[in-house]
Amino acid sequence: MATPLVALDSVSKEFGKIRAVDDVTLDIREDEVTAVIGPNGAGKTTLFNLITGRYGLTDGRIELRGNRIDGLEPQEIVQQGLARSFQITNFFPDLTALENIRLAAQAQRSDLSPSALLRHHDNEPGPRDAAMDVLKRLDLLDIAREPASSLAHGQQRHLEIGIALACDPDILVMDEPTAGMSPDETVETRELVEDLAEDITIVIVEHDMDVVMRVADRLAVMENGSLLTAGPPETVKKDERVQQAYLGGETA
Ligand SMILES: Nc1ncnc2c1ncn2[C@@H]1O[C@H](COP(=O)(O)OP(=O)(O)OP(=O)(O)O)[C@@H](O)[C@H]1O
Repeated sequence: MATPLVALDSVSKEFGKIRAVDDVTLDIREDEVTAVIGPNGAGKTTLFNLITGRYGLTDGRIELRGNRIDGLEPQEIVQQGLARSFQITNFFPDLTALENIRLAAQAQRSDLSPSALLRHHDNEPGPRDAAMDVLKRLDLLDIAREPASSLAHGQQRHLEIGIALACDPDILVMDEPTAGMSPDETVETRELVEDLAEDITIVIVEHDMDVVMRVADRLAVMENGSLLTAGPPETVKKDERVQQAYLGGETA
């Protein structure tokens, strides 16, 4: 079988006495959408934070294209090609949508000093063109010059996805991209994920089961920190343990 893009091998994370992630072994395959699901407190967000480098592992290892990434700083992991978009707002509210994405694109360039990053480079074509391409893909071109703080919630969440895309990632890891969205915004976000999945490997932590079932090629089901099962949605849906643990109950 082909080498997975990301391989989690016996990954665990303890917070004091709580084992939030317990011995999870999971392959993320290239060009697929893998959705991590499970009841509240199952360990999904902790797993997201382990993959993206926010938390160090208690045990195990994580590899990206065969190279170990656990122990790296989050920004170093981004530079290896794994970008993340958060549940929380993660942009500069006073800067425009274009400036936010341009800064992220510029930050990818190791030849720019921090002070150069903070200067305005509106005439510098590379990052500006890259940022405009991202805004176009997100259908946000018409608000390119609006301050991020003035955008609707759904647009702000898409802007965050844009900031992650500006890093030109091979893999995008998203934590609840539809959280707090209206039904219309949820549909737009689902369509955006489907569009992005055409050329980016995606890992999505998501509560909305309608979104999950439509976008995912594979489901990874967590319960009490452990991986209950992983596989194609149709197979996982029929798994009795999954029905008991999650799908039979409230869809959180
Ligand atoms: N920083 C932390 N310190 C201590 N305990 C934590 C921390 N983060 C998570 N936990 C605990 O780890 C367990 C897993 O939490 P986590 O947030 O990963 O679950 P989740 O599946 O993402 O839940 P939800 O669907 O509610 O977001 C919970 O018992 C939680 O209280």
